[in-house]
Amino acid sequence: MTDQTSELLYMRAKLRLPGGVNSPVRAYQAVGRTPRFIQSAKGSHITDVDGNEMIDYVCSWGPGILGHADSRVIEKVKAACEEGLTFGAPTEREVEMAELLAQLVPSMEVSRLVSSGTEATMSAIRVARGYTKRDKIIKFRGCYHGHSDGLLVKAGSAALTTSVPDSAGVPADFTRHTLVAEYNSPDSVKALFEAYPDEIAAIIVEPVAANMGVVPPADGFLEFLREITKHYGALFIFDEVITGFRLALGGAQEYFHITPDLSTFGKIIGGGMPVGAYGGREDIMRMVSPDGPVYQAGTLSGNPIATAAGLATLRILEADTDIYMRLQENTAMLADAVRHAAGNRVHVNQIGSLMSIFFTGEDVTDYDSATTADTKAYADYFGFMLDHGIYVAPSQFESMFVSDAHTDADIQKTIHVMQEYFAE
Ligand SMILES: Cc1ncc(COP(=O)(O)O)c(C=O)c1O
Ligand SMILES: N[C@H](C=O)CCC(=O)O
Repeated sequence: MTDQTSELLYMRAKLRLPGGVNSPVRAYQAVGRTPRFIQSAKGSHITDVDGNEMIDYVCSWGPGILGHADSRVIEKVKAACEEGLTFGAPTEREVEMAELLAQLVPSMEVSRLVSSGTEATMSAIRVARGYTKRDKIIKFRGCYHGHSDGLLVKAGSAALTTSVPDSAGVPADFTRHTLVAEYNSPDSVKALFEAYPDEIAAIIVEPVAANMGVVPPADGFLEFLREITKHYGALFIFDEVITGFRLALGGAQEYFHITPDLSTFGKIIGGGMPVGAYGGREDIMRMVSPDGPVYQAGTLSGNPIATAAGLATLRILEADTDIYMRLQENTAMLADAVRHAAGNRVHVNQIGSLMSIFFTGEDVTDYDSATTADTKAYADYFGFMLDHGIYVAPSQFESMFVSDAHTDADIQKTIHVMQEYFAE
């Protein structure tokens, strides 16, 4: 396997792009390898510019639940392109998307489409503040909600491996109202509400944390958050940018039977195109301009090509009643195989089609235990997998994503390579 063309491109890229990339995690800094520049992808396989074909478990960080370039989605995108790329005016597909979201995720009574997960979470927070007339929010250490100033505090994802959980360039005043609690620790949340009983507008949470590696919620944790927000008159925001349409058709809220006040979506709802959405209870969402005083706008919001890809994807998921069972079974097979092969050298967290192999002997239930993982050991594992044609996340603190395009043969090959690695 050569990566000569990737290396040359990386050298060129570094001259004109920070770190040679347009999103930090792609630079492979956490695993000390040259990033693969991608030529194409189809189904479960991704091919780099040197012609290396790999089984892909990054799936563009989540959107690719059907695998790459699903022909049913591509067909709709092609037809939409013929009609025009953007109009800056409303289209029927935006209405269909909002209707479908409300049908599949009943808490999404009214929604607004945006162009990224970052915009969705930033806007949901603004609405929560406008509605409650309070300024403070609670987020959890190690959870990532995109890169808006107020949420880039103790953040996960690449902010964890590049040592910038609190980014430079964000004035302290901008994050003054962001309170940080510990994921899976009700006490840490209780203490903040006791300190600021009338000042907290909302809690925002990844219902399954997936940006410090995958950390599922402890029994009763999400229920506790639902109760305490109600008690103190704060809103509860589910950031479903990763979990939405991945854990279940109705997202994490269906999976865990919790009804948040507001939710944010991205990734899968764009079917591979740039989309985000935020929405929730009608009385709250009517605060959004032009119905109400909370301003939020976007030139490309609800883009006709992105909504075509998103609608096609959601309709396929809606029609395929067994898909979430298949995803769970295949991912559990991978998780069990690793547990068996690696024993207590690793801790594997898996829920639905999300999975992380933590290189630690500890149970991983929160930020502190996640960060006991040996990132050098992960880098070694990553390199072995890459060299054997398996493309996993180039960071210990990202999820592995399984798609419906992964075949039995893909899963068996992956298990075989994992077993080989852990046998060494
Ligand atoms: C849970 C979560 N929220 C928000 C975001 C931000 O989404 P985007 O990268 O599309 O801005 C991400 C991923 O980046 C995410 O994983
Ligand atoms: N963890 C991030 C999103 O979920 C990874 C994507 C990125 O930041 O490029």
